[in-house]
Order: sequence, then structure tokens, then C-alpha cells
Amino acid sequence: MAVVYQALHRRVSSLVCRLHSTYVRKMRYLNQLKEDDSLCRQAQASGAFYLFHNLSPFLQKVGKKYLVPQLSAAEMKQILEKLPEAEQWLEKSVLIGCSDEHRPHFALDLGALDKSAIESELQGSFTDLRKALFVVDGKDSPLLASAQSLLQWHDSHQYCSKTGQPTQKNPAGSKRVCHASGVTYYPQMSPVVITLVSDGSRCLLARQPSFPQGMFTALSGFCDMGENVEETVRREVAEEVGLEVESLRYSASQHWPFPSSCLMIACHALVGAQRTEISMDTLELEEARWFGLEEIVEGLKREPRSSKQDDGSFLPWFPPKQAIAHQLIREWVQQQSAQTA
Ligand SMILES: NC(=O)C1=CN([C@@H]2O[C@H](COP(=O)(O)OP(=O)(O)OC[C@H]3O[C@@H](n4cnc5c(N)ncnc54)[C@H](OP(=O)(O)O)[C@@H]3O)[C@@H](O)[C@H]2O)C=CC1
Ligand SMILES: [Mg+2]
Repeated sequence: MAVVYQALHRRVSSLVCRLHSTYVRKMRYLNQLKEDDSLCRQAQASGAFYLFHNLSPFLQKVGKKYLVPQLSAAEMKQILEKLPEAEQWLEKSVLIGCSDEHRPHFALDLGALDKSAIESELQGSFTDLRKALFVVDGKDSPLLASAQSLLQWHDSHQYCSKTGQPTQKNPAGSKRVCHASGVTYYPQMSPVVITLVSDGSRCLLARQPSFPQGMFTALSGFCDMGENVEETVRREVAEEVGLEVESLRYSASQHWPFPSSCLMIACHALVGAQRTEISMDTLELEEARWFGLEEIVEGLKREPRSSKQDDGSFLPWFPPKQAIAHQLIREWVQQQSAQTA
């Protein structure tokens, strides 16, 4: 009876769904896959798989381009057949999206298997995410970032923090459950603010000692428990450069996979034109200073490679377009250019 009811429910849902837009249908379908374990298992059979090895995505270089290949379930089976307990491998995959035609996309980490054997079989290579994000097509970077974050979360949440017992993931990978305590764990992100501080005619950028030489970016910091975005921006700017924010404006947000799954919340902030003296937190920052419009425009044109000067010093350059810091800096340039026009 339950089976008949489920089948009927799916049929009615799919009829209702046909009345909606492609986007709405897609989101409803993905939600169904997260809720309905047997539907999700069936979906694996027609799915497309993105491969990772110890959290590094699999890429193929074709000419000068780096592609992110999708493997069919049949191709996956061919690879996995050579391994013991092949069936269980597909169970380890996590749902990361679907096409407009409802072909589900999964990510799977084959970290326990021989990396070079898979690389030579599939003619590509597992590439560190820090490199991969910046060489693949723009539409693929967010997909790789969120897939890797979800795989990383599963990898680090295999045991219940209350009982120490193993947790089990659902087929979609949207949660893990400890059957001993009944606790359900959901994937988590850490909210981080990133703030481009301006005094009206200049903007403030800083660098940490770990950054590549010459790279400056906007101030950033993790939200403390209980803080709202406005409070984090005020606190981080005060802590890192000793300035008081007078007003702020939200710009946009971005998922960022480093060090592990951050939700970057990007804002523009103003400080009073008379209160601009920087007092830098030397524990976190190596340098923080004001930049004029011209210097920013020049820095945006500069490649990391071309920033080194003959005397060994580096001219400033800024994060690439995939990072939300880049967007903040570009918006500031547009705003300044509009003001001075
Ligand atoms: N996409 C983009 O454009 C940009 C992204 N970012 C990202 O923003 C993030 C935060 O920036 P950052 O200035 O370093 O942050 P903070 O200024 O908050 O300082 C980082 C320190 O905070 C501590 N910390 C507090 N909460 C956490 C947490 N949940 N996870 C990890 N560390 C925490 C750590 O200290 P300890 O280790 O001593 O405990 C860490 O070293 C970075 O991961 C960076 O990748 C930054 C700039 C641009
Ligand atoms: Mg910081």
C-alpha cells in the first residue's frame, strides 16, 4: 500500500511540477532527492559523476582549456568494478545539483584508491582546488567549490560528537544521522564578512604574511557567535586596522571553500574622512594602507607574474575575478569613477 501511495504521490507531484518554471521544477526535484532515499538511489543510475581524490577535483586538459568531466553511472561502474566492494562506492557520492532536464549530478571522492591508476585510465589529473578554481570555466568554479566543501564536511563528520559512534549519511549527502543518539547533523558553513573600507576618495587594502607576494585584498573576518553582519564588520575593522566604521552597504555574497566552507558576506564601509589613521593588528596583518583610484586601476590590470620589479620588490595586485574581493574592488572603482565624472 505504501509503495502504491508513494508512486501516486510522485505522479501527482510530477504533474503539478509541469506547471512550474524550469528553475522551480529543478529545485523541487532536488529537494525530493534529498527527502526520498529510494528515489535518490534510483537517480544515481542515470546520474553524472564528478570525481575527487582526497578533495582534489579531476580535470582534463584539452588544448589550453581545463575541463571538468562528468562520468556516467556506467563509466563509474567500469572503474569501480576492478575494486572490492564496488557497489558501496556509489553510496559514498553526494548530490550537488542537476541539469535542466533533471539529470542529477553527484560528487564522489575516490581518495582510498590508487590516484595514478585512475588518472591514466581517464586521461586527466586530480588538481589541487586552489589551482583548479582559477583555471576552469567560470561556471564550473562554484560547482567544484561547493562539491569539495560538501565532501570535506562528510569526511570530517563521520562520528557523532555526542556518542562517538559512526554517523550514516543519507544517499543525497544532505545530512548524517547518529542512530545511537538520534542526532541529525547538517552540513555547516562559517559566515565571514569581507569589507572594503573607503574614506570617500581612497580604499583600504591589506595583506597577511601568508599571501602571495604583492597581493592585497579587502579586510575579512569570521563572525563571532551571536553577532550580526553589521557588528562583525565594525569589530573586524576596529580589530585589524583600528578604524571606526560609520556606515556600511551590503554588496553580495559568495561561497568560499577555504579553509573550509565559508559564506563570504561582502560589504562596502565608510569611515569618516577625518579619522583615517591606520593602527594595524600586526599579529594578523603584514601591511595595511590606503590606495587611490589610479593605483587601484593599475593594480587591477596587473598579473601576479608582472608585479615583480628589478629590485626584487612587488607592485600591488588584487585577487582574481573568481574571488568576491575582486568584485568589491571593481564596484568601488565604478562608484569613484561615477563620482568624479
Ligand atoms: N573570497 C574572497 O574574496 C576572500 C576570502 N577570504 C577568506 O576569508 C576567510 C577569513 O578571513 P581571515 O581574515 O583569515 O579571518 P579572521 O580575521 O577572522 O582571522 C582568522 C583567524 O580567526 C580564527 N577563527 C575564528 N573562527 C574561525 C573559523 N570558523 N574557522 C577558521 N578560523 C577561525 C583562526 O585563528 P586560530 O587559527 O588562531 O584559531 C584564524 O586564523 C579566510 O578563510 C579567507 O580564505 C578572505 C579574503 C578574500
Ligand atoms: Mg582577518
